[in-house]
Amino acid sequence: MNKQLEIDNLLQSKEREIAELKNLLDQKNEEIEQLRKSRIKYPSDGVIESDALSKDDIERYSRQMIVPAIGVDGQKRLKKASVLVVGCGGLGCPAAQYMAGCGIGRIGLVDYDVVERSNLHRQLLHAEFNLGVPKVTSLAQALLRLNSSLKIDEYNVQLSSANALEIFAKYDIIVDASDNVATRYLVNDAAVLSGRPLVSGGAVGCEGQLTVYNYKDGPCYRCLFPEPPPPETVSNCSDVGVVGPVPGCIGVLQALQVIHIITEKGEVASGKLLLFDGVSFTFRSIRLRGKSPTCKICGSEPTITQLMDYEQFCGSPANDKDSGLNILDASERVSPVFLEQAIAKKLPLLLIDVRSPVEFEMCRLPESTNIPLKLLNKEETVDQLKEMWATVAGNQNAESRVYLVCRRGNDSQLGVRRVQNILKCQVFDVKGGLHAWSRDVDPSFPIY
Ligand SMILES: Nc1ncnc2c1ncn2[C@@H]1O[C@H](COP(=O)(O)OP(=O)(O)OP(=O)(O)O)[C@@H](O)[C@H]1O
Ligand SMILES: [Zn+2]
Repeated sequence: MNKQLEIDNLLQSKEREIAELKNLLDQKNEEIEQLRKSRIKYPSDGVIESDALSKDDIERYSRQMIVPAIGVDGQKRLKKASVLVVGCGGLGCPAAQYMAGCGIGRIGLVDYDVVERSNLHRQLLHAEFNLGVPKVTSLAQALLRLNSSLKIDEYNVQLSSANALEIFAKYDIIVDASDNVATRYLVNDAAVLSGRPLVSGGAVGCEGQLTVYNYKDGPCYRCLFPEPPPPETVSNCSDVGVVGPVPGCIGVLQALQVIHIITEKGEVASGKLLLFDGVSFTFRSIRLRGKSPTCKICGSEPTITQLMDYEQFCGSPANDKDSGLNILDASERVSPVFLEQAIAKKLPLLLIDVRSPVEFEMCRLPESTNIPLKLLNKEETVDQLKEMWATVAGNQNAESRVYLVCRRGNDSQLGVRRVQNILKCQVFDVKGGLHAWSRDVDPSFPIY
């Protein structure tokens, strides 16, 4: 009997525990939903009431309405239109600025990032006082300063397979102003599945390009690039750099393509690729292959009918910040603070900075020597490395170490394996690279 009572009591207490946990779960789900909503500001609930032009509209848009390529009908169409901009950076800022200027009624902005100082040379609608502020907020404020009659929706989220179709459904046209391959495939597939034309731009270094996908019978991104490129062949702004006016120019042209799609008066760059070379100062337009009948998403027998895991498909992350590389054992990695102490104690060490020479020239740790990752395997570098190591380890000091550093701690990990093979000694990666050094050791060291 006592045993039965014990079991009943235990059962009751477990049931109470389960009920409490269920409550907690509901509470947490509610919090998550609130958080999600607070990151999405959608003021216009999808409706632009009327396309009638007000006195303000006529005064504001008179100069462009006079042009036959727009006209009064075109202006009314712009007012009724809605466009989503994915990415509020080098392309997204100028594209959104000119779309707001010309009176596109509703503009949605997607970006998960905050404004950084290294953005300001080209993302000109973000200001110094916006540093650390979500890009969507900063850009929305700038657009409303220019044109307060517009509806601007803010999505301070990463565009992903979980949210893309829901967001795309609210807009007529999509502008791809993102900077990574995984997002490009995601945006393409979501545009095809939701039947939206996609105005796609890109800019790296001094070169820019622009085309329109999924417009009428034109090709989509997958028709032209069925398979993603190998991740190591892809260059991006944060590694290769970019000259501000180049994305500025492409972003503005993206806005003009949006206008043409809406007004149906100007030429739409579907099946054509516009190439701009800012060094030779030339524009070229090349004809692209047409829509592919065997395209997996827009062909006659599509096999892709829903969004997928794009990071896995492309083998690279949906941002260009961090490759998330973690290929070394914990015992092969040291913190910047550890390195600082080793330097302060004057322990024998060889500190190799594996960034490019121009980055090394911009800023460096005084104790470091530059051997770019690309050169580490070259024969002449092997000898140079051995010589340098001999001067450090010549006295056979058991404390001698090699440390590798780069900007964020990805390339340095790749370098560790190579140097281990060459020198057969203790080689370490400085975790998080010079960014972490600036954060944890010396805030005066530039972050770029
Ligand atoms: N999946 C995504 N969801 C939301 N925003 C994205 C996604 N992928 C890229 N972006 C945004 O697209 C923008 C692209 O801007 P840009 O090419 O100028 O690069 P950046 O990341 O601002 O600068 P840098 O590469 O120099 O650090 C960035 O603001 C980035 O946060
Ligand atoms: Zn296709």
